[in-house]
Amino acid sequence: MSAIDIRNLDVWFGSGAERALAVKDVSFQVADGESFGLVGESGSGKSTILRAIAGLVPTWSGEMKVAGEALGTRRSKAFYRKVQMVFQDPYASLHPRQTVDRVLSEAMGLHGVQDVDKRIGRLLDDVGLGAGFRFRYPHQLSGGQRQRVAIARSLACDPSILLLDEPTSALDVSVQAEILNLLTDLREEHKLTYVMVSHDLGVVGHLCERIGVMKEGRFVEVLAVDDMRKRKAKDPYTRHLLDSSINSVR
Ligand SMILES: Nc1ncnc2c1ncn2[C@@H]1O[C@H](COP(=O)(O)OP(=O)(O)OP(=O)(O)O)[C@@H](O)[C@H]1O
Repeated sequence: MSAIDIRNLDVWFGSGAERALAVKDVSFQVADGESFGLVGESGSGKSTILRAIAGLVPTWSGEMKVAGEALGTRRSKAFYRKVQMVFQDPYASLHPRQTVDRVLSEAMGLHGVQDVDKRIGRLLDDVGLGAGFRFRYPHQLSGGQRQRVAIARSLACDPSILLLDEPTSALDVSVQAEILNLLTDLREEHKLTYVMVSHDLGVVGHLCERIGVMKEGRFVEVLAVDDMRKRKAKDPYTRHLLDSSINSVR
């Protein structure tokens, strides 16, 4: 059984004459423990797919299954125990007046997690921050540290799937690799499945096994990252993307 199974997904915004189809007939499956990347130019529909899976866009048709369960228009609490999202901008995603402790304990409280004290300590260690960060406020943290807190929050209820929306693109280049390495380690330690959006082929090459290449709402190709490195793309648009990011794909 796939962790994620998407078939013939259409997602639209607006209605009547204003209706715009942002995702068109997209199908893909992500195996348990796999990391799947969504790449393509700005506006091609990558984030909209993640948001539709997460239940943040109600206007869609097709079939979406998570761990074998078909998704409807609403997401249950049980869904959010299994599936969590990490957003691009760690500056916008943390409440300025909440300490790290509060952010994490609220996330645990929502899902009835036991042993909160011990788990916060463990999570802070897992994301490489440690107990010294527990009572800090966001303004006392760097961008990379904030993204570590956001990742810790996403793991607070022990999910099995993370939806990662450009998790490193708001960060300084020097910090991006640290966060990618952290995500690589966490995937292994927590047995996670990832779906990650990025416009950077170097980033998906680092973290993913396969990628879906998007153009104007459609998948033009699904490709193994090994084939991406060997420049074995079939579709001319994928080849164009690869050629234009020749330095970042190794
Ligand atoms: N809330 C919304 N209302 C109307 N249109 C939207 C909304 N969100 C996205 N769109 C449109 O849907 C299309 C796909 O957007 P989406 O953000 O998924 O692209 P993307 O590939 O993730 O781009 P980027 O890399 O710039 O984030 C775009 O044309 C965008 O303008």
